[in-house]
Amino acid sequence: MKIIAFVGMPASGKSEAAKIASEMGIPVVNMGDVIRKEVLRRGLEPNDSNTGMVATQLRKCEGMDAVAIRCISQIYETGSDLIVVDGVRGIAEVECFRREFGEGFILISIYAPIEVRFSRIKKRGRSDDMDSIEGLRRRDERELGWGMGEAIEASNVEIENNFTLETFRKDVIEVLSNYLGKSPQNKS
Ligand SMILES: Nc1ncnc2c1ncn2[C@@H]1O[C@H](COP(=O)(O)OP(=O)(O)OP(=O)(O)O)[C@@H](O)[C@H]1O
Repeated sequence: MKIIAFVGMPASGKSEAAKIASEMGIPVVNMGDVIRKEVLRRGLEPNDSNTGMVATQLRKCEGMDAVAIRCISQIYETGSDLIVVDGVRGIAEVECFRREFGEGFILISIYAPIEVRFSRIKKRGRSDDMDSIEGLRRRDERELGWGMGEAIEASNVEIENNFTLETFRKDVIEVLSNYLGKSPQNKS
């Protein structure tokens, strides 16, 4: 079993990478969805402050790997030999997945500078997006406080997303194909 996870700062391109994986036929488990689901279950609006608050609470009550632990059952439920996990936020989550899947866990970091990420956010218009570069900087700091920097450092591969979407798509397909090729086929 191979688990490929994407890690990176907000709006670095993790969802795009996951979308490309999905188009390649690889099932995707989204860690952000786990938090958004919990926000909705609590009857809250899924905005930036509520997702941040719920994510912080989950980690405080259940540990820094609370979201990763909730993802593991979803990963097994896919019944697939190769799965993509979108949204690893911290080193505790990386350690959790490495404990569970050992060498089968592959971490890919996606990098784009803050100015590039902010200009993409302005175009994206998601309900939990911030509307100033200071807001993005605060969010970056919140993510870094959860051990995101260490998670990025622990990655096996880095993909730069500082160019066009077509270039990024080509790079993601190249890296994923590499692991698809190495993935044991028809494993029972
Ligand atoms: N190379 C690119 N060129 C142009 N737009 C891009 C590129 N990569 C990503 N985008 C766009 O930038 C926005 C942010 O990317 P995406 O949502 O994939 O980031 P993310 O890392 O998943 O963000 P978050 O951590 O906030 O969930 C999206 O609207 C996406 O379509």
